[in-house]
Amino acid sequence: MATLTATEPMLCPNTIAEAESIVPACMFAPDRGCEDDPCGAEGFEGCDGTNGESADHLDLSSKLVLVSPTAKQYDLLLQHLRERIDEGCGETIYVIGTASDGGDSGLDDKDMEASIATVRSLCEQIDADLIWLRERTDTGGKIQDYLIRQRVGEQDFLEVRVAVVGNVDAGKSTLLGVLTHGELDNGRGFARQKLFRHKHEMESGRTSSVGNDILGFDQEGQVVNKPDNHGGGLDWTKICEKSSKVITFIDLAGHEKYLKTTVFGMTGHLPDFCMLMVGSNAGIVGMTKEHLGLALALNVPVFVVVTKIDMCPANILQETLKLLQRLLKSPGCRKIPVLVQNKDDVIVTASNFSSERMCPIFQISNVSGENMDLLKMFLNLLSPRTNFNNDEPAEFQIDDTYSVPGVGTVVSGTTLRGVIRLNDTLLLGPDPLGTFIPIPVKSIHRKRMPVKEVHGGQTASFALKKIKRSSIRKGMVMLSPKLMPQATWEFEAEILVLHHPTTISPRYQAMVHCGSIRQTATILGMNKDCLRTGDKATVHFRFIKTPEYLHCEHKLVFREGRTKAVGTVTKLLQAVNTQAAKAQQAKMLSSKKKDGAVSPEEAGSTLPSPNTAQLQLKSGSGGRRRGGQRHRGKGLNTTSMAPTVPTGAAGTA
Ligand SMILES: Nc1nc2c(ncn2[C@@H]2O[C@H](COP(=O)(O)OP(=O)(O)OP(=O)(O)O)[C@@H](O)[C@H]2O)c(=O)[nH]1
Repeated sequence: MATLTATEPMLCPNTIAEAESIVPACMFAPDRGCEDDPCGAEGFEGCDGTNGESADHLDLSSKLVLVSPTAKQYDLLLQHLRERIDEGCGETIYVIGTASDGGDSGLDDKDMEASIATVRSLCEQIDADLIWLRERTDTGGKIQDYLIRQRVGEQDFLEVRVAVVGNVDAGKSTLLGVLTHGELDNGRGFARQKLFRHKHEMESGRTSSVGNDILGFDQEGQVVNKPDNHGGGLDWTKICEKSSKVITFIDLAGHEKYLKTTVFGMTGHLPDFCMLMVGSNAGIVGMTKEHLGLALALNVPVFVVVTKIDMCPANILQETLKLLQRLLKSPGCRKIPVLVQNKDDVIVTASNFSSERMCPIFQISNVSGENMDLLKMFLNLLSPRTNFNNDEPAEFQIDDTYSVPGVGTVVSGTTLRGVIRLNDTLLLGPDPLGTFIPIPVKSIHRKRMPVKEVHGGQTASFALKKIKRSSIRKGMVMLSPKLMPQATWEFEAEILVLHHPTTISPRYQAMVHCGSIRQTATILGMNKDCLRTGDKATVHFRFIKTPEYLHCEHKLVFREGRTKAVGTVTKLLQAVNTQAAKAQQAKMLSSKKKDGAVSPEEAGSTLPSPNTAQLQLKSGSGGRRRGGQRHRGKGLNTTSMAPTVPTGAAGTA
C-alpha cells in the first residue's frame, strides 16, 4: 500500500528514553506498517474497518492500491494526499510499496512503475512536485520514498526558519558560511568571513547581531546558492527565484554577553526549528545548556550539529556524544537523541521530527565537509511548522527598523497572520502613549525581492510613508484596522522559574521577551509569597516604559542576568483607555498641525493616547535596575492601579 509516513510508529518513548545508547534512527522507520492500525496509514481517516462502508476504502491498505486504483480509491487517495499536504504546510513524505494489510511489503518493477505513475498523476492534480528520496528492498520487492511538495508559484517558495544557537566557537557562523556559500572552511575562520555584519565582529570573530542567511533548494532538492565571483556575495533574488524551498537561518550569538540578542532571536524571529551547535572538542560548555533550555521553553524542536569532527580525537568525540545524550534524556529535556548516520536516517528523522520529542544529532566537519550532504538533505526535508490562515485580519510584528536613503523608513519582521498587500493601510503601534496610527505600505520586499503581497508565516520588510524611523521600535506591530487593537500595560502570566539564585518577590524587575517585544517589566503581584528555582506561579506584570500589544497564549521569557523564567500570557489586565487617548490624540494633532507637521488625515482618526494612571506610573516607576536587585523606589501599588479598560478578562493576581 501507499503509506504516508506515519509519525513515530511503534515508538515506545519510555523504553527508548531509558535505553543507554543513542537511539538508531531505524527505530523510527515507517516501513513496517503499523500493526495497531488496520490501514497502516494514520492519514486515512475513517478507515477503521468496522463500518463496512466500502471495500475500496479498506483496500487502501494494500501495497497494490496504487497500481491500478478504482475511481473511488483514486479520489480517496487524492483527498488524503491533500490533507497530508495541508498538515505538512505544503509537503509530505510518501512511501510507495509498503503493506499494512498483513501482506508483505515491496513491489516488483512493473507494479512499482504503475504505482509511481499513479502518484505522479495525484501530484499533478494538486499541482505538486514529486521528488525521489530513496529505494529499499523488502521481501516482496522494492519500496520507494518520495517527497511531495506543493508548487507555490514561480515567484513563491516554502519558507522554513531555523535558529542557529550554540556556545562561542561551536562553528555556527562557519557552518552557515559553508552551507550558503558552498565553500569549505580552512579551520581558521575563512568561511565565516562572508557572514559578518559589523566591523567589531569581523575583528573579534564573534557574532553579536541577529543575522539572516538563506539557503535555497530547487525542486530536485539541490542547493541553488551560488555566490557571485567578485565579492562572494549572494544574490537573494536569484536564490529565491530558483528555489521551491528557502531555509532562513537566524544566526544567533554564542557569547553570554549577547544573550539578550539571542533570546530576542528565538522569541522575535519565530523559528520553526532550532539548530544547536556543539563543538565536538569543547563539548557541552558555556551557553549550550542555556540555549537548549531556551528552545525547549519556547517549544521549538531542536536538532543538534556536532562540529569539528575532523580535528577531534575519537575518545573526546564519544565523550561529547555521551554527555549530549545524557543531557537530552535528562528529566528537564525528555528528548530522544537519534544519531543520523546515513540518508535513510535523514528521511526517518525528518519524517518524525515535528513530534518535538525526537532530537536528531549530526556529526559534521566544516573543513572536510564530512556529513554535510546529510545535513543539507535534512534541511530540505524540514517542513514549516505552522499553517497560517490567510483569511484572518493581518498582523505583522516588527523586529528591526532601517532608514534607507531614497526610500525612507523601512521595517522588517514577520507576518503572523493574514495577507498584507501593497498600499494597504495598517495600524502601526503602540507608541509610548499606547496609540496606533494608520500607515500605508509603500513597498514590500520579501528576501530582498519586491513583491505585491506577503502572507502569514512570511518574513518581509515594508517601506512606510510619512513616519520617522525614530518613532518605531522593535516589538511594535502593524495590524489590520479590523482588529481594533489596544495596547496593554499590565498582564498576567503563568510562569516557571528555571533559575534564580535566591528568591523573586513583588517589585522584582526583569526583561520580558515576548515575540519581538523586549521590555523591562515589574512584578506587581503573584499568587505566592516568593518564587524560587523550579517554582510555578501566576504573576502580575507591568511594563515600565510603554504599553505593548500582547495576546493571551503568547509565550514569554523573563530574564535578568542568570535569572530565567518562562511562561505564557494568560490575561491582559490594563489596556490603554482609547476614549481618553482619542481626546489626547486630537489635542496633539491639532498642536502638530499648527506646527505644520502631520495632518489629522495623515495620522488617522483612531489614534489613542495615554491615560493618567499610565503617565503617573511611567514617571514614578523609575528606570530598570540591573543585577537582579529589587526595585526599591516608590513601590508600585497594585491596588492603586485598577484597570481602566480591561481587555480580555480583568482582575489582578
Ligand atoms: N577544524 C575545524 N574548524 C572549524 C570547524 N568549524 C568551525 N571551525 C573553526 O572554529 C572557529 C570558530 O568558528 P565560528 O563559526 O566563528 O564559531 P561561532 O559558533 O559562530 O562563534 P560565535 O559567532 O562567537 O558565537 C573558526 O576559526 C572556524 O574556522 C570544523 O568543523 N573543523
